[in-house]
Amino acid sequence: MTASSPGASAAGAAEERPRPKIALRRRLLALRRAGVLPDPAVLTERVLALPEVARATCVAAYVGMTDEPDTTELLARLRARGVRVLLPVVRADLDLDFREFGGTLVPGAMGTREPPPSATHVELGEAQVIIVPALAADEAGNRLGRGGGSYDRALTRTAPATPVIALLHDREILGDVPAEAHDRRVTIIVTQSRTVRPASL
Ligand SMILES: Nc1nc2c(c(=O)[nH]1)N(C=O)[C@@H](CNc1ccc(C(=O)N[C@@H](CCC(=O)O)C(=O)O)cc1)CN2
Ligand SMILES: Nc1ncnc2c1ncn2[C@@H]1O[C@H](COP(=O)(O)OP(=O)(O)OP(=O)(O)O)[C@@H](O)[C@H]1O
Repeated sequence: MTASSPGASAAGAAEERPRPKIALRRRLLALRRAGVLPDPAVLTERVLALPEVARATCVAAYVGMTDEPDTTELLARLRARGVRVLLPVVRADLDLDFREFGGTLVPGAMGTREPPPSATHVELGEAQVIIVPALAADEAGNRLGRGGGSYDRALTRTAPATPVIALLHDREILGDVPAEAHDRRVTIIVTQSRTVRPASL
């Protein structure tokens, strides 16, 4: 069903239009569905070891879906440290609300899991670190999400200096991710083998 051309060049990657993102997303998702994901235990230790995370008392994160790294252990370890963990809920306008994770999750929209409506609503601006879902990122920190633009919208309500972390497979750090004006860059990329700080590259 999907025409694949794994040997194809990255032609068009420099174009600043959404279209190349769509093809890139399709290839990346196909690879995730076919292959292994990063080891969540290794990612968890790497994230917990980051000084930004060690200092934080409130962290926004997400519950990994089947084609994303499993964040269950990371969320539990943060909570065990006494950190407030905020998780996203998609709003009707595709923006995100955040609710405090109290240990209970319910099915959300589009295959996600989220805290129940009874959970405390917290502004994303309260989070000192934001762990965002991503399909890929490049060495400048340009991030590719699933395409709803939800995180791009929500991140506009945070201080520009707030660290934004993406959890990726090594092969998902690309030479170039098509960037648009609304895209907020990630400041830290954690993979199974390394921690990359795009701003310092
Ligand atoms: N784990 C996780 N939570 C998240 C996001 C995310 O990317 N990952 N989001 C980031 O904004 C928001 C949800 N946005 C989403 C956007 C698209 C799809 C999606 O396309 N999912 C499936 C279809 C599953 C279904 O319809 O049941 C797919 O990839 O094919 C999922 C979530 C908030 N929570
Ligand atoms: N701040 C914003 N306000 C309104 N629309 C926005 C905003 N940011 C992005 N969008 C829109 O969202 C759509 C998807 O954007 P994009 O392809 O960058 O998503 P993404 O970063 O991959 O996804 P996500 O942020 O959900 O992980 C685009 O049509 C874009 O115009």
